[in-house]
Order: sequence, then C-alpha cells, then structure tokens
Amino acid sequence: MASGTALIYDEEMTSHKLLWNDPICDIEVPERLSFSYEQLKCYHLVERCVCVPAREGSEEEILLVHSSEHLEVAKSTQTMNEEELKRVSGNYDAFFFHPSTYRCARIAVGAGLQLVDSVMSGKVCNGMALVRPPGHHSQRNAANGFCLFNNVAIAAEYAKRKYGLQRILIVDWDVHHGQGTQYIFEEDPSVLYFSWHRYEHQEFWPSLKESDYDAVGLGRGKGSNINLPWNKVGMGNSDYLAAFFHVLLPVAFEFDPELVLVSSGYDSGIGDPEGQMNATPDVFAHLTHFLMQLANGKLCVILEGGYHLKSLSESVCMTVKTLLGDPVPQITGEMAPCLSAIESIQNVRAAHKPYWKCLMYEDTSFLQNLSTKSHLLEKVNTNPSTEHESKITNKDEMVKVERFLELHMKNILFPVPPIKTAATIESEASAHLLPLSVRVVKEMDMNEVKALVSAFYADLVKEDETLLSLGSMLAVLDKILTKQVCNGIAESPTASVSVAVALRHSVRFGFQRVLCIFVGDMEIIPNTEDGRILMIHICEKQQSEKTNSKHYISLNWKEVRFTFIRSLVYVRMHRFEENFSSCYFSSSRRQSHSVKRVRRR
Ligand SMILES: O=C(NO)c1ccc(Cn2ccc3ccc(C(=O)NO)cc32)cc1
Ligand SMILES: [Zn+2]
Repeated sequence: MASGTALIYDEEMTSHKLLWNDPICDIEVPERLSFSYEQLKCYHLVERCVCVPAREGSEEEILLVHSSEHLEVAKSTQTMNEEELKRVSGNYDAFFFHPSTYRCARIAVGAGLQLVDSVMSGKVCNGMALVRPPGHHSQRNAANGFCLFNNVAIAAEYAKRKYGLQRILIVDWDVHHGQGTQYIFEEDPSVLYFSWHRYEHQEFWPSLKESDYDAVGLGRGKGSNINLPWNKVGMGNSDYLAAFFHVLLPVAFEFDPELVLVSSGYDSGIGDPEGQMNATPDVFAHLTHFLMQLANGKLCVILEGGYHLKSLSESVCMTVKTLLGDPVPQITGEMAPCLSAIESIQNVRAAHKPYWKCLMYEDTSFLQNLSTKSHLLEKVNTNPSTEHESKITNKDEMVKVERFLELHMKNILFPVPPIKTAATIESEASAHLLPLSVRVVKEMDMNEVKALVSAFYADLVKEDETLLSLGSMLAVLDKILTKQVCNGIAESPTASVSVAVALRHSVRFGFQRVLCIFVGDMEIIPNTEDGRILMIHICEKQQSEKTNSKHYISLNWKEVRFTFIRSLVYVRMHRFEENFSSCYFSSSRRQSHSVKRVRRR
C-alpha cells in the first residue's frame, strides 16, 4: 500500500498576471499561489510532503483534450505585445493573456500529470498540485473563466491512456460550474464528473442551462454527469456534507473509481468574493477525508479557483493536512442543511434515479415530507458562530473574515487540549505513548463493580471473570457521564456484556438518547425497548428477526458502506423536528434504507 503525499508547486506559475485594468479578471492574482504555499510552510506541512517537481505538459498531452487550433493560438501569444494580448484575450469570456501565460499553463498541465504519475506509480498515495492558471472552464477549442488548458481533464485523459483506467471520478468543489470539464466528458461513461456550483436559477456566471441538475450526461455518458446547483448563497458546512452524504458519496461508492481527481476550487469557502458561501476551511478536511476512502486512497487534488487569500490558504492547508493522514477537526455549527440545499439535493437525486442503484430504490418521500415540513430546517442562526458567519459574507463585512479565520483556524489547527479522552491501559509504562489529551483513568475497584452489578446488572453478567473488563469500561463511562471527558476507550474480552451494561448504566444515569454502534456478532441483543437507545448492529448476517424492536437495526457488511452514514445524517436531521419520538430504518433485501417518521404516540 503506497504512502506519502506529493506536493507540486513551481514559482514559475506566478509570472502569469493581468497587464491591464479589468474588474472581471483582477481577482486571479499570482499571490493566490505564493500565499498558499507560504501558509503550508508556516504550518510545517511542506516538509511532511514528498515534493515532486512540476514539468511542462507536452503539446501531445495538451492535444489529448484541446484542438490544435486552440494550442496554436495559445502558443502564438508568447511573443505578443500588450495591445495584441488584450485583443486576443477579448475573444474569450473572462480570460487574460500575459506573455508567460502559455508557459505557465503548460506547467500547470504538467504539474497535474506529475501528480497522476506519482500516485499511479505508487511513489505516493495521494497529493496536491498548486497550479495557475486554473482549468475547469477551458474547453476543447476555447479559453474561459481564467482557464487556458483544462488541467484536470487532461490528467483524466492521460491516466486513462497511460494506465488503462476505466473508471475515473472527478469531483469539482469549486463554487463555479466546470462547464469545460462537463463538455469534455459528458458522453464518456468512464469519467464520472460531479460539480456543485453557485447557480441561483441560472443567474450566476457562467449562467448556463446545462449547469442545472437535469444535465445528466449524453448518450452512453448518461448518468456520468452530476450537477448540484446552489440556488442561494450562504451555503455552509452542513449543506456541503449533506451533498456528499446524499448525492456524491453513494454514487461514488457504487461507481467504485480507480482514481479520484479533484478540481479543487476554494471559492466555495467562507469569505470568497465570488462564492459568497459560509463553509469554513475545516470542511475541506472532511470532504478530502471522504474521497480518500475511494480508489484505495489514490487521490489527486488540483487547484482551481479561490480568491480570498486567507480563506484559500487555510483551506489548502486543511486539504493537505488531511491528505497527510491527520485526523479531521470536529465540525461545529448547525448540522441541518437549509431548505434550498435539500431541494437541490432532492432534484439531482431524482434526476439520477434511473442511472444509479443506490438511488433507484430509495424512498425519497421522507425528503419530500421534510422539505414541506422544513420550516424547522430553515437556516436559523442559533449558534453565534453560524450567526457570525452569515453576517460576515456581505461585502462591507469582509474585513471580519480575517479575524474570524484567525480565531477559527487557530483553535482547529492547534486545539487547546482540554482533557477529551479517557483510557484505561494495562501498565502505567505505556501511558506515555498516549497523546497529551488522553487522560489515563484507574479501573473501578472490584467491590464497587460487584455492588453495581448485583444491584442493577445481575441479569446481564453471568460469569465472574467479566467483572474485570466491566471495571475499565465503567471507569471510562463514569468520566464521560460526569463530563470530565467527552469520549473514551476501553478494551473488553466480553464486548456484548460490557455494551449491555454500559447502555443500561447510561440510561440509568439519565441519558435520553443513546446511539450504540456494535460491530461484530453479539451473543445477546441488549434491550432497547424504552426508546432511549438506538442500536445499529453491523454484523455478518442480519438478525432483525431475533428482535422486532424498531430501535434495533442490523446491517450486514455489504450494506453498511454508504447507507450507514446517510442513515446517521437522517437521524441528526430528524433531531431537529421536535415532534419525533424516534425514527427507525427499514432495510429489506431489495431496498436500501429509507427513513420513516414515527409521530409521538
Ligand atoms: O473561479 C472561477 N472559476 O472557477 C472564476 C471566477 C471569476 C471569473 C470571472 N468572472 C466571470 C463573471 C464575473 C463577474 C464578476 C466578477 C468579479 O466581480 N470579479 O471580481 C468576475 C467574473 C471566472 C471564473
Ligand atoms: Zn471558481
């Protein structure tokens, strides 16, 4: 299994710049690259990466996607003066040439190909290329939207031919629709293209009908083009995560790509003047982490847009940090997507229902009900951070983004270590192996355990030797129940007994809702009847017949992949509708999971 993360950056790509006054193009500045690279150095991330040199993409490689006419026009600009450059630039929508543009664009292409080679050869597991000019708007025969050559499309075509790949996923999380990439692959079933983008019912640039959710691909490529339009600004972390859970990831796992490429634009992040969205840089750690679960981790991230230098560079760092294998930061703020996001998600799922099994049997009526009932799901700025975020996206508040990011990122990147985790370990000697934020707790003493068991858990604990393992579990659980830590880890040779005791102990202690996820076979299925426990049991064979409790779900391995996380998101979304006593999942042979609503009795 390959390991290591490639980082590809070449200062040469900062020489491309705007020579004249153009309010449309003046945001695409060289500092986008140098500022991001400096931030990576500042967080000591560059030194942890395998630095791979860029190279010029050859003309042949560029011709994999572009016409020779387009290549010739681009080549001819190298010797032009400013007036000629301005004239040629005027032939395109939102593009500018500089005498060094052609060379920079070839290096941007070559950087992407170097990244593909490093990953496909096993030299590294994944990587990121910091490039400009970007690529996802450029088309076979045209430059567009700051893009001259389509770096990601060329990388995909190159990977198909050089490595014989038959399934490549391109995820475009830039806030603009990569229409160039869509046009290039819309008839190609071997390349699955997913893009979300600010759309506002075709009001937002490039204002194309074919950017809407019903552009599903053409001919044999039907189903291989997924557009998720955002019809409102202000989309945040919960909207992006819901889009991954309910659209991209179920389809991506079904597609089972051999390589994943990301058109990684960060203008979908908070503070960006183009995107006007609210998602914080740490969400890109989660998005990256999810994509690392595909294609055996073979993931190539190639920069597209992103114009707020601080937001861009923090998001780049979050991406690289995750590629390196660092744990992802906890997502804070609201967990419910807004109504507009739910409607877009529902629309694109319906549009792709004919092409993907994971959508085919899904009973989405639940979502319809939810969207009619979603006054509860409106973006209610309850907690200050969201309130704060939504306020700072309007233009004259932009200065606050710096302050917000300073605070938000410092806490994320260097968390103040409150004692977050409790663990019981065999010997004090190995205590030093645990990270600082882990508190080692003494096992609960045997007399105390015996008293507890005989009083409340005698029916669960048959043999005396399980008492030992209960001691460590109860010691950790008590630290959590008394809020001294927020999570913990304990080992037990008799997991199902420990779980049964832990569940009853938690409920006895007054918890109203306990979610239990048990992996492996269970001798006894704990009682969940009182409605305060939701048990998700991941095991070899379904055991639903053993208990008809609606709070007990057994999932077998093959089902567990994506349904599982999606179900959890439904649970959390439901949490916001107070008139729920519980929600349960039905899983039948044919159906994947659908969530039904149970009204309070
Ligand atoms: O990032 C991108 N794609 O991924 C991207 C971003 C911007 C543009 C150029 N553009 C196209 C219409 C338009 C209107 C206003 C502005 C403006 O106000 N700029 O300050 C810019 C604009 C092209 C591509
Ligand atoms: Zn963009």
